[in-house]
Amino acid sequence: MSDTNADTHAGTNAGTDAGTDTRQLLDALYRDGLAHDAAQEDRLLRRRNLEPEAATLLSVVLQSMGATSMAEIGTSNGYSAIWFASALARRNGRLLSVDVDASVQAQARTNLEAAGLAATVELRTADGGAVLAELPDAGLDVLFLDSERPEYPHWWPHPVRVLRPGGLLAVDNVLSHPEEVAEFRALVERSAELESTVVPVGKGLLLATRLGT
Ligand SMILES: C[S@@+](CC[C@H](N)C(=O)[O-])C[C@H]1O[C@@H](n2cnc3c(N)ncnc32)[C@H](O)[C@@H]1O
Repeated sequence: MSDTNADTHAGTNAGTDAGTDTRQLLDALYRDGLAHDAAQEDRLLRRRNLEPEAATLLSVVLQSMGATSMAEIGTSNGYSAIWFASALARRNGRLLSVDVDASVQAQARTNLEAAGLAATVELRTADGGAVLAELPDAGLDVLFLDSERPEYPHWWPHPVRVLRPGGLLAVDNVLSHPEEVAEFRALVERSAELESTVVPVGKGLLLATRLGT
């Protein structure tokens, strides 16, 4: 990991022992994930964890907006869930993290327990689109999409419907896999309910806020 990342981590850490422990766990998980993925030929069996720079940005935004209610689609081994839960826990918030794969969610549970954040996260083994379709209107501060990208357009309009006005939709990999997210990006950009931008951090984060009050 670069010096820049180490500095960024220290800068968001507020100097608590618990925060330092969490950051050390995250750094170790990230390094382990890179090594695991480099040795795994099957893309679907890789962890494909969010880049620390993108996770840091989202952690700052979550805390800045006072988020307490968040869902992520695509848990993997819980790396991004630990980042988000750590930010949400500061306001007694909750994360719903959804993955179709029960085995990766078992790893996530172990990692969340190691971080002391298991109580902040509901892990649900299910299809992300099915879960989004059943969530109530306007109940989320933040929705993070990090699963199989070509599925996202089929989930429309739920990624917008579930957000409160002023809520945030974040989508990873929009610069690393532009063709796979093109249809979803077009939906976002055409929506009169959203204002969006793409941030060149990590693999490219699409950020969109739901307009209205
Ligand atoms: C890129 S990884 C998630 C990485 C994780 N957010 C992190 O940063 O640690 C993608 C995950 O999406 C899951 N997935 C694929 N299709 C899905 C679907 N339809 N609903 C929920 N999860 C899905 C995969 O099992 C995989 O664990």
